[in-house]
Amino acid sequence: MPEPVGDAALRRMLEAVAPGTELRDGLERVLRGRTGAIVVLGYDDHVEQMCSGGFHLDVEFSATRLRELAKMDGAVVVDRVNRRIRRANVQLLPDASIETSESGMRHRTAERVAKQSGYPVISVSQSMHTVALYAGGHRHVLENSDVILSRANQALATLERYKARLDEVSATLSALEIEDLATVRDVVTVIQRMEMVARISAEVEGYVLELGTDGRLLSLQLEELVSGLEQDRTLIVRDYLADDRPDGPARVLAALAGLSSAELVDIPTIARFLGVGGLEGDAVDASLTPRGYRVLARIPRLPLPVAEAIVSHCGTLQALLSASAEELQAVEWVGPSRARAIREGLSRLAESSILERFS
Ligand SMILES: Nc1ncnc2c1ncn2[C@@H]1O[C@H](COP(=O)(O)OP(=O)(O)OP(=O)(O)O)[C@@H](O)[C@H]1O
Repeated sequence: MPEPVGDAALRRMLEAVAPGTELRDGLERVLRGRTGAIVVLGYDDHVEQMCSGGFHLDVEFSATRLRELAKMDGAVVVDRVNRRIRRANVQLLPDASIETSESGMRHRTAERVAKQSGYPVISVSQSMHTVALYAGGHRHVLENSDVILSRANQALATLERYKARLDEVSATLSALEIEDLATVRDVVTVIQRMEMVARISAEVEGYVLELGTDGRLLSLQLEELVSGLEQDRTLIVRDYLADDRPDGPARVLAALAGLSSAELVDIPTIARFLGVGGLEGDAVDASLTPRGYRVLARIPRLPLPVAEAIVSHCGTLQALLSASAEELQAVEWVGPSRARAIREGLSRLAESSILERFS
């Protein structure tokens, strides 16, 4: 398994060397030419001090130039911001006391230079025919697109299954909300499922990044599966979080992201994040009443500020469901036609939710 592509520095780097980029093309050429290389992706005084011998140059970066320069011994130094090659054929002399887990000289040097300079460094191994990336304290071995794609497709299939299950529990919760029968367990189940889908989707996103132009189809499939998920996650928290402070959803979502897989399946843990289910969060069958954000989001052409004004006027979904079109007009930005549209929308949702539940 590759390490999860969570760290921002590594993510940026994977993007920079993804298939379809000039840098990746250059590295592929070095591999095909059966030579090796060290490429430092950053140039400043600090890097200059680590260089010995070789020569200075100042030419635009290109895949073919990288290939030519890599034929010589030593490292190539690239100013990545300005896309210029600045040094070639240099001996790098990083601090030998910096720890490295690598064995060969080339890789030991690459890891040390990355740690000491803070710039990403790439090493292409001549004997092992591999490309390793050192960035932000990480080491990542680049793999070819077929290998990544087959792993990504497995993750995508898992994502599809989890998303289908999320849709089911979500629809059940909507129907229960309309009948005022939702419990802590029902709400937390949806939140757990959303978090699981978000985690698998982040994994697939990492593959998309790494695949560059080879990942376009995967990216479309991912987008179709999880579009709207982030908004849905925020809305469900806003519906149920005991205190309705504006930073509440972000706090809860961050706390969820910090849970291990074992902790994530524990209902009371998540109930406590929401401040529901009693002090211990273990009153899992206690009933809960939503504010109505999720339901309002399903009404077409209703901007969020209007939904917020409606929620602060009505207080709960039940009050909203029983409000007449005239009562809704007491809310700022809600005129007669919008009030009618909301009323009709709510009735339609109520009918379809109940029909779905009993069909
Ligand atoms: N400090 C360094 N600075 C620049 N280049 C280096 C340095 N150390 C090694 N190299 C480059 O790596 C090449 C191979 O070195 P060595 O065989 O010791 O490393 P290696 O890790 O076994 O490499 P490979 O995996 O490619 O076989 C050297 O010929 C040189 O071009």
